[in-house]
Amino acid sequence: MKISIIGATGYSGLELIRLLESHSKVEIFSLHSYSNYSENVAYLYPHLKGICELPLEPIDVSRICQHSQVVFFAAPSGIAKDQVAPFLEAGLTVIDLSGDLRLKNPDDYPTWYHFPAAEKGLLDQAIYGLSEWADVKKQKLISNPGCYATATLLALAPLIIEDLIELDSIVVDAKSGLSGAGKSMQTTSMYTEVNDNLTIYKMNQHQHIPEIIQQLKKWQSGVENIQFSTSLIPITRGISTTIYAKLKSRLTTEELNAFYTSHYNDKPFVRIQAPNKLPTIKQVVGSNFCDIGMTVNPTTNQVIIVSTIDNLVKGAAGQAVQNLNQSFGFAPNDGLKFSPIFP
Ligand SMILES: NC(=O)C1=CN([C@@H]2O[C@H](COP(=O)(O)OP(=O)(O)OC[C@H]3O[C@@H](n4cnc5c(N)ncnc54)[C@H](OP(=O)(O)O)[C@@H]3O)[C@@H](O)[C@H]2O)C=CC1
Ligand SMILES: CC(=O)N[C@@H](CCC(=O)OP(=O)(O)O)C(=O)O
Repeated sequence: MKISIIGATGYSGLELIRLLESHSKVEIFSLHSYSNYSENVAYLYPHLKGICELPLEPIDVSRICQHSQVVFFAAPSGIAKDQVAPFLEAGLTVIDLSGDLRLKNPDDYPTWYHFPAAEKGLLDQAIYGLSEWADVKKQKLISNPGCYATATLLALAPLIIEDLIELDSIVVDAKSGLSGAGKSMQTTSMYTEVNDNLTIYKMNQHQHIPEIIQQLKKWQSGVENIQFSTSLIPITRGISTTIYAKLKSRLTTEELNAFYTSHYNDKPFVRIQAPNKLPTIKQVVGSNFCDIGMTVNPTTNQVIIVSTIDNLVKGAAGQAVQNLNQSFGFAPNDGLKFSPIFP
């Protein structure tokens, strides 16, 4: 099956190339940049030499539609919403990695993304592809979740579905490496600003907050809000979320762990750690795993859940490939057999 990638020169687009080059059912037909058409991708990114040396092309909708069955959008938020329609009309499957199609309520876009929403019909059609909890089989328009949202939702799902916590007590403290901000130049991403530092940003204003609440409400309609903070830490890849919540009734760490194991034992990309063993970022980097660990503090009756992912894999390109596999009925791990890189 032939596919095209729009935004192929960004961090998530490059990760799509890496994963899809090892996919048994996929051939990359074309790679699209916004500003650089003169080189092949391996000239610009020499790590791809001998692996993928396709030219970078401007977006030519009719050529893509003629040859490809699937188009991945890995462009900044605000682009896909105005560009996906002709691909859908031509019968292609679209998998969008941006935030453009994640929220169902159009009014949320000016507030959280600072641009107008996509056309309502597109928002209605888009399936939110949190792979472990979504059914994207044969779906034509898949909206890939945000990286922080993925780590947070996978960690919260059993607590919410089993109704184990006070719904107004959820506090999420998430930290991300720098590749989460993409490749574009910003003062806040400079070595001098990030090295030896931890910077809390977008407090109470992060664009993944409404996306997380929207999904939590599907599991328990009583969820109104969460306390959510994001920090930048001086690593290249990875997200770690620490989640605190008040248990409704007494539960041991072992009992809680059993809930998590039962929810995820048929979901191979989520690895539940042994009770009281909290995952590190390094144990998932380079892979599509989301590792989840937990502990209960009996003195406060608080539960503490920690989840870690590679933001570019499970948080972006890897989950997009998981959704492709689900949508087309391919083996769930095709293109995703990479072990974490350790140490
Ligand atoms: N980085 C991450 O960890 C995650 C990112 N995402 C989402 O994935 C998407 C890509 O992110 P990321 O890889 O970090 O971004 P980058 O900034 O690294 O790359 C952006 C890519 O989009 C292209 N591009 C820029 N402007 C346009 C435009 N107007 N039209 C078409 N293409 C354009 C760029 O092309 P060129 O520079 O060649 O002109 C480049 O290939 C974003 O929507 C982001 O929110 C989602 C989850 C995690
Ligand atoms: C470290 C860092 O800056 N991370 C980005 C995550 C970008 C992303 O994946 O968000 P969307 O897909 O919703 O645009 C941020 O916090 O905005």
